[in-house]
Amino acid sequence: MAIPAEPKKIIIDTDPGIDDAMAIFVALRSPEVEVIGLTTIYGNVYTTLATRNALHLLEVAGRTDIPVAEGSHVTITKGTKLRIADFVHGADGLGNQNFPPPQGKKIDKSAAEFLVEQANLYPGKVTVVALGPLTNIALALELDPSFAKNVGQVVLLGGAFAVNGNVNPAAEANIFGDPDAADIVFTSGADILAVGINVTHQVVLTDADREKLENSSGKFAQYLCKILNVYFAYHHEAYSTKGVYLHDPAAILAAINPSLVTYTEGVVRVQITGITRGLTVLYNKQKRFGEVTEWSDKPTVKVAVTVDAPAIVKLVMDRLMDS
Ligand SMILES: O=c1[nH]cnc2c1ncn2[C@@H]1O[C@H](CO)[C@@H](O)[C@H]1O
Repeated sequence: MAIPAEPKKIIIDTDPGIDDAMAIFVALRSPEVEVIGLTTIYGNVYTTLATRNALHLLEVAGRTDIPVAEGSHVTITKGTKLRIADFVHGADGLGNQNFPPPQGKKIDKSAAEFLVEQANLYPGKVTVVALGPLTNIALALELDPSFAKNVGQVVLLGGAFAVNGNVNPAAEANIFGDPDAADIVFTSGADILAVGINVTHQVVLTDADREKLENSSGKFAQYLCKILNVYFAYHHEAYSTKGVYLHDPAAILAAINPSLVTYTEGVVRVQITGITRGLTVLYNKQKRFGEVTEWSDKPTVKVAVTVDAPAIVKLVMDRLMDS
């Protein structure tokens, strides 16, 4: 991968989370990007714990220079009944390891304020990689409608395009977490690349890969092997794969090197009620409908359709082992 003269600035909106931890570490070992901040959100854990884990992970990485801005504790419609995936990541979000509390503190700004500030500071230059429900991104758009054009790109891990979801047959977890926010983001006009589980379910870290990580002396590889047990156990039980899905690392690498995925373009709307709440429906523009639909006159987004899974797994492994 050719390294650009000026690394791409990225902000990771995250709910750490075991695969989030992996993605953050991969980003910190990627010379193509400069991580200028982490913003936190509920999803794999509640927001307060996401902030604690984000600060902790930066301390593990020796990168306490990176600011952490705390995000929303409720959905965009002020919903407090959140669906938290602690059964995937452990009660602490990091494989039930009881890590000591971090020394560092979150900054005074909210996630949405930080996102708007940075997008205004570097117009068109900041990539936001959203690894959890999209509440903070929707709040940034509410706070400053010009955020849609000032942000460089939003690469989001979310959606199940033409495949079953992972919360239920209709919905993927991040979109299900705040479908109203997701619909705001998808129709905002920002440059969006959605990486859904139709793509990330092809990116599998096997038991053998994990053994290789274990046998390496990489600092991040060693740390992750400690926390990966819970994530592997969940996958062994819930799916019949011999390994774990690398959702968040795939999304981060799609942001780092867009040539690792191919995408199609169209209009995405999100179902916000009923039994298909959280369903993402892409209109591929192949038919010109005679009638006005809920997809008419909405901006298009990019939706990943294929992925170079072996290249992603190799990059994840190499960067974690070389740390
Ligand atoms: O079965 C699941 N239920 C809920 N969340 C999950 C599940 N599997 C993975 N994730 C989490 O949700 C995002 C991908 O949808 C990933 O961040 C992953 O950690």
